[in-house]
Amino acid sequence: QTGSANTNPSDSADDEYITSVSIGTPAQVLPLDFDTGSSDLWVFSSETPKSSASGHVTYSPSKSSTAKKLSGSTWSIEYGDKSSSSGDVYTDVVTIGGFSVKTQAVESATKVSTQFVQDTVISGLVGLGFDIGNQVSPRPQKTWFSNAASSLAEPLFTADLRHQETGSYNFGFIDTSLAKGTIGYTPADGSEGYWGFTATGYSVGGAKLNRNSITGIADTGTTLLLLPDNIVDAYYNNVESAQYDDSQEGVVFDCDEDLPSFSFGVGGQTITISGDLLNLTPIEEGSSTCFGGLQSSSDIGINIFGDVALKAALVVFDLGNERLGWAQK
Ligand SMILES: NCc1ccc(-c2ccco2)nc1
Repeated sequence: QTGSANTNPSDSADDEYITSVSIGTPAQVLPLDFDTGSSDLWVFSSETPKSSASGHVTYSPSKSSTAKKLSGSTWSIEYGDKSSSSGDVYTDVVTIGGFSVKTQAVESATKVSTQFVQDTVISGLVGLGFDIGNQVSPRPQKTWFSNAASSLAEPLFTADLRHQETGSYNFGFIDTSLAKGTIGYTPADGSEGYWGFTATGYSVGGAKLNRNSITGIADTGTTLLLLPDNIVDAYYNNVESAQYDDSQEGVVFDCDEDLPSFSFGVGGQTITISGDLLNLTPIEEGSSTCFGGLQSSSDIGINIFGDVALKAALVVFDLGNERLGWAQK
């Protein structure tokens, strides 16, 4: 068995990617953010305060004949961007891309932080990280993918995120036609709940790859490519108008400046992110100053290969072999 779901950028800056997920009987379809950087499936629901839920599609367990309360279970989560949510837990049927998990833990939000309240295009997250990262107490629950893995043709999924285009999450199979290059594999470390890996080096503007290894995570739920200061500086030293903008909390530059590409080595392959993909968006509607897709990871303590990097590749999240595959797109 397999599954295949389309995913779409939420806005003109590719801030996040929205995938439709069907929950309950009859189906309640919610727009969710698939996040390989976390391990909880949570949703805005009939239990979310009305003022917070305004504008969001919500899940109502009371309207699903297959919903069951997981009595005594609660959850609470805080993300790297300081957003947070918490609540209680139901089990219900959850279908993604045509593949159904009958008894999936669906974490219902009774509290959501302002960032989520304001982001009305998503109704929650689908964690695609490792089960060890699940935040349900007293008994942690499995992710949708973990529940599905043993029934899928292969225990893996792929992410094909695109700039201002429809992409896909495929479960149980690899559509190699989505990639231009060969898929290079490297070991994945799931011990922290993330899809951790080590890139073998980097280069700016098509120069030869240096051999500085970079340990980080492949995170579909983070917009940016977040790397150490020395790499960020090496890149923006090639961007004449680049400067750090305190109010934006990041490097900005003239929108009309041509940006160099950025490459990193992984699994024996070189993944090159085009300059265009590294110019994320004007800092404000109509501004001629743009915000960089590559920013510093130095104050978060972990390197994150977020959507800016993932957009350049077909990425294979191979649970069965505990490895990550990367192919140039
Ligand atoms: N990396 C996980 C994640 C995903 C989305 C969000 C978010 C906050 C407000 C809107 O969206 N926060 C964290």
